[in-house]
Amino acid sequence: MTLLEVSELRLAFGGLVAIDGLSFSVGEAEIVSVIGPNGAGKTSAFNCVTGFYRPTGGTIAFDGQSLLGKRPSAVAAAGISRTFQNLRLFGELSVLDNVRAGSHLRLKQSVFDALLHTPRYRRTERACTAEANHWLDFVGLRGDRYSEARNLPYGEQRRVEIARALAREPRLLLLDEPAAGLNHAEKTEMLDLIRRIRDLGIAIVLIEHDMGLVMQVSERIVVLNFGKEIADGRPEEVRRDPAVIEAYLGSDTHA
Ligand SMILES: Nc1ncnc2c1ncn2[C@@H]1O[C@H](COP(=O)(O)OP(=O)(O)OP(=O)(O)O)[C@@H](O)[C@H]1O
Repeated sequence: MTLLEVSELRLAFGGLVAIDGLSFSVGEAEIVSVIGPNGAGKTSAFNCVTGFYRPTGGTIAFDGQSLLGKRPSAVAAAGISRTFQNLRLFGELSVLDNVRAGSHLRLKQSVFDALLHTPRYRRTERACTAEANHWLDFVGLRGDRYSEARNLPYGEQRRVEIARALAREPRLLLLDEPAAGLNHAEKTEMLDLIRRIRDLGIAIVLIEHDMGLVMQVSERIVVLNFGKEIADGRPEEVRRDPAVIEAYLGSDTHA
């Protein structure tokens, strides 16, 4: 079943057309990568899906419902979580609290509960902590989860960001360059983590420049170049596509 359906998406910033007719779909528990040279429009596409940018044309539907005009919080509540190319953790909060923030957004509490520390408030707090610990175990965090997030090594911070996104219990996870800045061993672990997330039944859209990882993990690859979609297919098809080879050889990004 199709979970995300992006059709004829268009986004212009004044005269600059960042996305020019992008169409792709993502099925349940499917891993789809969006690749393309720098500035091709990949992050802009994520920003359109998640309500950070308002597209100038096209449609975006999630589970049959239009996402157009929805705010980022409403998109997240509908079941789409994301991570960011530049990490967006709360550096001064503990690692655990960063992930607890993900569950908190889902488990609603009233101000009344919080002020009076009602039994419901305490139950919810305990549930958030248990969930956060579960997701930190799941992503394989090795560092101290009580220390400030900013003290963790970079690769560990990436895992925390993914744990926080998972704590929102999404049906679709958008990962923006999860392997950027990781060493070889960390990239191998990231590959394994992405597959384990998919095995939970969560669909994944991946923006990634590491072609080794993309080719190994993706079921389908969508290729953008200057905002235009130039290919959509299985990894072995995309790898041999002359338009894709040209786009990469013609840029300074090495495929
Ligand atoms: N807020 C904005 N205002 C103006 N132009 C923007 C904005 N966001 C993105 N752009 C432009 O849109 C185009 C696509 O950018 P985008 O960041 O989506 O590319 P990308 O494929 O994600 O690139 P990279 O791989 O470098 O992250 C670029 O020309 C960029 O400068």
